[in-house]
Parts: sequence; structure tokens; C-alpha cells
Amino acid sequence: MELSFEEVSFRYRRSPRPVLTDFTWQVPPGRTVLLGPNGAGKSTLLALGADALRPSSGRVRFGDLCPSRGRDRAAYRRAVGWMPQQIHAVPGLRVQEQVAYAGWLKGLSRREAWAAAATALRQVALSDLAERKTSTLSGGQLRRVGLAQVLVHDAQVLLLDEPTAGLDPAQRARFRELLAALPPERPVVVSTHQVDDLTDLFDTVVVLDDGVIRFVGTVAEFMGLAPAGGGARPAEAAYAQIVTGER
Ligand SMILES: Nc1ncnc2c1ncn2[C@@H]1O[C@H](COP(=O)(O)OP(=O)(O)OP(=O)(O)O)[C@@H](O)[C@H]1O
Repeated sequence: MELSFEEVSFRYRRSPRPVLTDFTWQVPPGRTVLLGPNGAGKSTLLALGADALRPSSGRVRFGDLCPSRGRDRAAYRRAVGWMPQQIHAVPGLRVQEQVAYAGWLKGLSRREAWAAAATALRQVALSDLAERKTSTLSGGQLRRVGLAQVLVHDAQVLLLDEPTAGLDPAQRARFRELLAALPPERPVVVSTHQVDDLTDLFDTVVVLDDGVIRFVGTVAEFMGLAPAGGGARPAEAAYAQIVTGER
């Protein structure tokens, strides 16, 4: 089953221009990295995929499930895991409670949610902080709670909005290991500005600019766009080539 956007248009209320217009895209299998300048529409796209926003026209589908149909909504939201850019501490909850709560909201029983939360916290190396109030965590620790909240239920596709923003180098490396350990058949989309983090871990690179996909290809194809012989930062050069046409 695939997550697809079919002729999706979306404009924020009171915003003069749409972010996406007749946008059609099928999330490819494997791991996809979503790049693009500030304001390109990456977060909006992932939120539409997560059914946190609704298209003004067109539709989003996961296989036969369409979140705008009431009878499909719960199953759709269970199937699609989303880590938003902003992770909020739920007042009064401890780390494991917040992660278990996220699982319970996705339909796990209390017992299943509690056990799954312990596993997810191990995956993001937060077991030691399981008893801490989430409101006392650092920004990077809270992002790992956000990641655990996505891993806690068995989503069939993962949409991760800047999951490594604010993480220290060790935690970024750990995130890459985590990504590598996910079942390869489960599609994962990771939006990021850290082009230097690109590794062969990703099967597909997508560059979104002004609501339009400017590039889709493998990491090797992406890197191939960097000017020959060029520079210490080939990924940045390739990126600049796509979004500004610079050489
Ligand atoms: N709540 C909102 N209300 C009005 N406009 C918004 C809102 N959120 C985003 N936008 C606008 O929608 C466009 C796309 O924003 P979006 O956050 O999806 O981009 P992005 O690619 O994720 O950017 P960034 O890399 O900075 O996170 C931008 O022009 C932004 O100003």
C-alpha cells in the first residue's frame, strides 16, 4: 500500500497564495529524504499526509484508505505515523506516559501502549529519562520523545519532520542507525535541512521548492549534480544547483 497525494491543493486561511497546487506525488518505497528551502511546503506536505491538515481540493490516500472519509479516518491515522516539527510536552506527564499516551491515541490498549512505549524509548535512547516530566526535558530530548511517539505504534509509513534538528552529533548518528534498522519495506519520509547528513541510507532524494518537486533521484544522482571537481561540500553544491541553478 502506498501513500499518495492526488492533485492536492492547499492554502492556509488568510494566506494570499496556496502552498500546493494540484500536487501529485506517490511516496516511494524505502527511505526518502525531503529537502527544500524554508517555506517550500515540506511541513505542510507532511501534515497533509498525516491528516493534520486537509486539502482544499484533491485527496490524500493510503491504499484504499482516505482520511476525509469518516469510516477510514482511524485506520488511516494508525497507518500513518507523523512526527511534527514542534513537539509539545503534555503538562504533568512523564516521558513514558507521554509516549504510551500517543500509542493509546492510535488505538493500542493501555497495556500494549505501556510496553510499546518502553521499547520505543529504548530505540531513541531515552529509557533513563522514562520517569522524568516531559516539561523538564531539553529541546533535543523532547525531539527524541517525538520520535518515540511515532515508533510506539506500528505505523506502515513514517513522516518525520526535521527529526534531527537540535540533536547532538551522537544522537544524529543514533537516528541514522535507527533509520537503518527500520524494516526496509516500510516507507519513511524525512524532511531535513542537513544536506551534509545525506548518506546512502536514503533510497530517494526529493527536493521541493515553492510547492513543486524540482528533483527526484537517488543520492548518487543528486550528488552527481554537484559541479565537477567542485568544493568541499558537494551535497550543498548539488542542492544549490537545483534550487537556484547556481554552479
Ligand atoms: N499556519 C500557517 N498560516 C499561514 N501560512 C503558513 C502557516 N504555516 C506555514 N505557512 C506558510 O506556508 C508556506 C509553506 O510553509 P512550510 O512550513 O510548509 O514550509 P517548510 O518547507 O516546511 O519550511 P521550513 O523549512 O522553514 O520548515 C510558507 O510560505 C509559510 O509561510
